[in-house]
Amino acid sequence: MSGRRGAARGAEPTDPDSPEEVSESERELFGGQLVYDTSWAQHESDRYQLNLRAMLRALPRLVGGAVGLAWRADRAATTRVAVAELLRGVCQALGLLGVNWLLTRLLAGGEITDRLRDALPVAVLLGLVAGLGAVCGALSTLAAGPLEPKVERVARERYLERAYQVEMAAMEDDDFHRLLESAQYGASSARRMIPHSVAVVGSLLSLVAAGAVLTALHPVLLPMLVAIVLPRAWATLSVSRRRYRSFHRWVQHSRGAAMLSRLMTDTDAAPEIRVHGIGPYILRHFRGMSVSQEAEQARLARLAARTELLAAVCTGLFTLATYLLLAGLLWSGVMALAAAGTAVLAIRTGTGNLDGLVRQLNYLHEESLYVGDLDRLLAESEDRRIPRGGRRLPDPVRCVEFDRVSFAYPGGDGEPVLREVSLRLPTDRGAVVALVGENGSGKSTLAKLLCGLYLPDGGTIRWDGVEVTELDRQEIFDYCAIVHQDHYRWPMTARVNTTISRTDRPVDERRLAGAAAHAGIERLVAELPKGWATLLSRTFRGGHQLSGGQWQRIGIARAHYRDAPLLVVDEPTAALDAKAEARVFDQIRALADRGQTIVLITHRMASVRHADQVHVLHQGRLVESGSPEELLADEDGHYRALHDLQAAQFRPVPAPRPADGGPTAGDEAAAPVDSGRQESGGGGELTGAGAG
Ligand SMILES: Nc1ncnc2c1ncn2[C@@H]1O[C@H](COP(=O)(O)OP(=O)(O)OP(=O)(O)O)[C@@H](O)[C@H]1O
Repeated sequence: MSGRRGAARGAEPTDPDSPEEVSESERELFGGQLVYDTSWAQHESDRYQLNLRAMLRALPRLVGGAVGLAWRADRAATTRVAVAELLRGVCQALGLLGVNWLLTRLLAGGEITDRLRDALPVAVLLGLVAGLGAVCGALSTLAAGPLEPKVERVARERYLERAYQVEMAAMEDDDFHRLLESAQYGASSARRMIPHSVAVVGSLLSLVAAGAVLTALHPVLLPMLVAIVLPRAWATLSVSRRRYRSFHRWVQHSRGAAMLSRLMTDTDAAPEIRVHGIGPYILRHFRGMSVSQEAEQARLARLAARTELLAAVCTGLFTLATYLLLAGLLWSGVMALAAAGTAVLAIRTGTGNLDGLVRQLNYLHEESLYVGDLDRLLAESEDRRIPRGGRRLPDPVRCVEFDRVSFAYPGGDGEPVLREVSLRLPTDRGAVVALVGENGSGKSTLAKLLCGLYLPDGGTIRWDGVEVTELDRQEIFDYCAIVHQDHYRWPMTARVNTTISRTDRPVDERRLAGAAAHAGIERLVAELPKGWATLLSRTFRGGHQLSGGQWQRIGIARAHYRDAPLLVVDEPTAALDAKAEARVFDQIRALADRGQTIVLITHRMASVRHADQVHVLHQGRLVESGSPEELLADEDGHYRALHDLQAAQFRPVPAPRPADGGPTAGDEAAAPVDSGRQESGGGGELTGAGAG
């Protein structure tokens, strides 16, 4: 239940030994048992089937996989590790054989001085071999040390590359996303596979040496060696299997507890925690959930102690039987004393190696499951990659046409979000094209399809007559810039936050200054503690926190810095004050007048008045298109209805009539509902337009 992979791992409770009850805190806070869907984790069943035979069968594949990864990361280091380990194994075998030879000499008949003289060169040779083995071990460690992080980096780079190269549709697909989550552990597992593989190979070589020596001494000794180790191997696997099941059974519970502890230190939650006195409540439940986990740990410890005790008894009995057998062989004269001494040494070495081998194999197997997830992701993402290459974008692009475009989000309920939408977006002359409609009507989705983030499920999108699927998607991305209400707040400097929209070339200071002027952030930047170099994140020391509106201006500057022919502005002013809002819309108009195409998504009907063309979406369908004046003229239209609704908010609020029926204050002066709108100048005009 360690947090090693806690974030994404989980499973249905499957351990028959494990108690099923849901903790009180889990029920109260999360509405029941926290369970993670593991349909994606195909290795779960593998893991539960884990047994010694299956593991040994998988050995070549596991070690081969690790060697393959290491080879890709650094061939020279991999070769060095392999050679050093091989030599170390040979040294161990020679060492055992040498001991046998030495003992035979020492225990042979004749003068002790003669025997010692005979044995001396062998002893020296043995020392040299042992020294060489130690040097090989050190060389292997030396080469494996830097190799491990390289393997992790190479694996993680492949993972990250795939993460940003796949279609948005893949990112939204639940199954793919879970695979993405699970595969993130593959890189660190790949790193850990290296020392485990080295240890497995080392143990195997030593084991072969010990086995060969034992078989040479007496054939019955080899099965005895295996019998000594088997109970311990069984115990290791049982304990590990139980731990693994418990980990999956409890992982969501652990995540829940970890989330509670994070909440207590969360800056956003801090005011409510204090004012509403939530601290003791969360702490109580954190304790409740932790206590349940402690009980589970105690249960596992009890079971492990029982299993290990049983295994120790069996091992003890088999060891006793082996030594009795050796004594019998000695007593009957079948085996010489020297050979018996070597056998004892070989048995001790062999049991140690076999024990280590089982443990390392167990680790290796577990890590390989996570590396398997990474392999599966790499294979799967190949089919879901944004295609590279394709036809070049026409130059200039005269228009983008949507022809009966339908679209449903892959992770959604299957209901189309856009239904047979047909519209034409001129891009050869500057224009402001507004998309309006109620919440959820599909405006942002349409804009995302326009930018090539998604492909339509039905119908076609054509850029100057060429279907989007035939075009080089990277060129479409290059053609677009987006200002979004919730644009990403990179935890980096103000400079990076503005220039990150054009990372394909070095920062252009003049362009940066222009973007700052456009978004009106020059003063803001000048007042930041380190100007453009100020870190905009409180996560790190010296970081600075901006307000929502200030962030929004940074987003506007970012889009301006990108300087793309097509600019999508999705609710750009939601967090801006009235003055800044009016400025943004003026600038949008100015950009269009200079030749840029602006797709404006907004609920502020006052700002739509300056658009050249308006498309009204309703429940995923395009219901009206035309100039603002044309649409306003249709008294039964959606646009007119939306417009009138907002206009009504700016009508004077009648003051309560005095009891004597005299004149009200409202008769003289209307009280505006939203003084901000009045300041922006939009309110009064909107009312007028609505009335007209
Ligand atoms: N990533 C997504 N996955 C699944 N469904 C989505 C996703 N994004 C949006 N939707 C759904 O698609 C529909 C249209 O959403 P969209 O964001 O395009 O609407 P909108 O007109 O821009 O709304 P708003 O004015 O509230 O921003 C909504 O029902 C929404 O729940």
